[in-house]
Amino acid sequence: MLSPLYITILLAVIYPSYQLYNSLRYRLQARNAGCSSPSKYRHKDPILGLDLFLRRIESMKLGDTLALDQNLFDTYGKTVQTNVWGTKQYVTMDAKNIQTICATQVDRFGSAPMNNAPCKPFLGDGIITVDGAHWKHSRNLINPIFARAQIAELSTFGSHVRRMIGKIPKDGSTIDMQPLLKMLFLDSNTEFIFGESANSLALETSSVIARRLPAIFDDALKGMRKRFVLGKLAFLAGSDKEWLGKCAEVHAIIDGFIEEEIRVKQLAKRDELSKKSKSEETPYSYVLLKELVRATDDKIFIRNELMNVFFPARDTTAAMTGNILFLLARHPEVWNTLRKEVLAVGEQELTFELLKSMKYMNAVMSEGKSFIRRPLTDDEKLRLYSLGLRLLNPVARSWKTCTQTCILPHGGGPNGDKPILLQPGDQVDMSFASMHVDPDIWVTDSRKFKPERWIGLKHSWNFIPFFGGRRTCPAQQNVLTDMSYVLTRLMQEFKYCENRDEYKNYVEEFVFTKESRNGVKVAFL
Ligand code: HEM
Repeated sequence: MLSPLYITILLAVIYPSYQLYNSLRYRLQARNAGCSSPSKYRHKDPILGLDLFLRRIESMKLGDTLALDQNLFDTYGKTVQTNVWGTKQYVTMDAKNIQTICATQVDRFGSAPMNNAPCKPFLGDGIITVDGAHWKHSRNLINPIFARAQIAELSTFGSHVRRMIGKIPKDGSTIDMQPLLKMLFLDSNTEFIFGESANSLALETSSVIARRLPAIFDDALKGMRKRFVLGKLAFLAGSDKEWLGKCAEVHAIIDGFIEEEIRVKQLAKRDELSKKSKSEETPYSYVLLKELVRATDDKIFIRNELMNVFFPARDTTAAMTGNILFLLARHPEVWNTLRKEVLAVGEQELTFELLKSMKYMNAVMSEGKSFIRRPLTDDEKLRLYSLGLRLLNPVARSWKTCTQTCILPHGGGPNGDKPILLQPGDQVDMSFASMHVDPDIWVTDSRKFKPERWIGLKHSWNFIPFFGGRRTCPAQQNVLTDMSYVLTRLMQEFKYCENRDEYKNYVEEFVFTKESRNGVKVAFL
């Protein structure tokens, strides 16, 4: 039997030799491919990179994760090599590198290596946690449902918005819009995804199960987040038993919805349909659950997809709409300009087509494609949306893992202008938040509201709040339509939106998405 001392000595020799061998082999391959290494983060803990991990946790506590990224990029350049739990991770804000990962070399990167292990017990194998053929199958099923839903569902969404507006004080007293917006989007998303609204804005308790779901879901989500953040040290998150119990509770509720929908489908087949399913009772014409049950009888597959859509839907749109209101309340001149255009619509019904046809609203929604080369008119300041998505996007970054040897075009060598060789297993951490305030792209005052900055700027890959390439958010159009609907209705109803928050600056709160730690305290007059 080997003594502990002997094992320690052996490890002390083997580990550095193994590292040295890998490093020499990598350097040789990189040189042969004409690549250079990027700047390396100077870790105090070169084995697990614990020091940088602790800095990241600290920046989250302070509510300013961008500051840490900025510090990294200012010190090391736009792409920096770091160590995350013993794995090489390239943190980048370089638009060309991001484009390579999302589009040109997309087949060489995957989401599953990082997402699947920590998320599978809760989310299962679905669109977010898988790659390859399985992902393609999920995406092909889901894409058309989102496309149809965005056109069909505004009148139903309108009834949720009406309820929300009914809860806003009309006497100018202060209200925190963040929780109200969360209720709004919870109600509409649960209706679209499960066919049963949580009805959190309604007085009546119409669905106990749907009402319970968000709270248990959030509990289980916390466990998943801990495991995701801890990576290889996920065992530190504590007993899996309690977490798995919560996951099972969520699954049981969703399985109930699925069973009911399948039963109705079978009855319909036998022409014995006496009762409508819950999803058919909702006014939504396209319910994700119903469409999935139509496509397959595989209950686990259906549950996984529902979980994988409810997870990104949970709070993102509410956080984003809240962030835009946060800015509007601090920029009354922009509120006024935006309202002028909204009022010009008159009494017309707010259809998808109308919202799309509104000149400035349309300019806002096609953001990322259009490109203005003349001074902006006042109305073009409506591009505030892009400010919201640029500065306060709830999804600030994305991680992927390299699955096949690949070359990133920038970031290597002392000037950062040489390509970098990536090997299978290397991770990339793309900071959109930093790219979206990069002074090289947005010029001076890149963190300030300054619509004139759009003059002469080409920003296709410089501005990707919904990601880019084939894994772009499938809900992008739905989200933009819903947000413009909510803002239009608020502007039709109220003349002013006044900031009532003693804190002027935005402090982030990160769960999986970024929202305002101090809420969105305003008064509508
Ligand atoms: C303002 C709101 C939203 C923003 C900014 C946003 C942004 C994003 C981003 C950046 C990604 C790529 C993530 C990655 O690969 O790392 C993504 C993916 C995704 N989003 Fe959204 N999202 C929003 C709302 C929603 C909503 C409401 C839903 C569902 C109803 C949704 C469903 C999805 C799904 C299913 C994916 C995975 C796509 C795939 O991997 O193929 N998102 N979103």
